[in-house]
Amino acid sequence: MNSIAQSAARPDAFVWRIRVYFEDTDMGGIVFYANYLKYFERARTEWLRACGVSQRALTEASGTMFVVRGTALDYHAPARLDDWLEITTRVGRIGRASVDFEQQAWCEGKLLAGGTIRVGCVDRTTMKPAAIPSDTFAALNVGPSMGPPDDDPPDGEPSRGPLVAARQD
Ligand SMILES: CC(C)(COP(=O)(O)OP(=O)(O)OC[C@H]1O[C@@H](n2cnc3c(N)ncnc32)[C@H](O)[C@@H]1OP(=O)(O)O)[C@@H](O)C(=O)NCCC(=O)NCCSC(=O)c1cc(O)c2ccccc2c1O
Repeated sequence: MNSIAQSAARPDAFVWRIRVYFEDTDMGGIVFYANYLKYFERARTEWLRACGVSQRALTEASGTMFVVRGTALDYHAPARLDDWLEITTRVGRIGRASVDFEQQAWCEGKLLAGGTIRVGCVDRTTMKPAAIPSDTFAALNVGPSMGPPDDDPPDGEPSRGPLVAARQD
């Protein structure tokens, strides 16, 4: 189950579970290092969704978007075909125009990889730094309290209706 606060290793973190498929592995049979960036990207997207933030709605409503500004990852142990990974996501810092995410990949209680991903908010026309819109900023500060999107179809639109740029409560 994907959920908030389900990880024994990081009880304060949002958890997104991902199965390792053959396409994720290299000729040594372990997950290729760059694929952890994709796992972390998916988990961040779901973290934002659980905060009530849709990246598409954000861009359409405010003309801003998030881009990856920096990555600093360490790899501690390999993941293999069919493993279930727990990707944990928590926010380390929220600036005016950037957010530092602390993300880790765990398997059966063992830390496999982790580090910090800095995401910057930019104006999508100029691609220059832009302040995070206030409603999105507020939603990020509250965090993912909407609950897990378990009821969403895996490859389709959310079943509970379109998400807005930021939660309204
Ligand atoms: C991202 C950059 C435009 C940042 O520019 P710069 O490097 O100059 O800025 P800093 O990061 O050093 O400093 C930010 C800092 O500036 C302040 N600030 C400046 N102007 C403003 C302003 N107008 N309003 C508010 N604040 C401003 C502010 O104080 C900031 O400090 P804080 O700490 O308070 O935040 C630039 O670095 C750049 O263009 N980098 C390249 C980006 C890139 O190409 N990334 C890879 C491809 S994008 C990508 O992979 C990607 C990932 C996703 O997750 C996506 C998700 C959804 C849609 C698309 C995605 C996507 O494309």
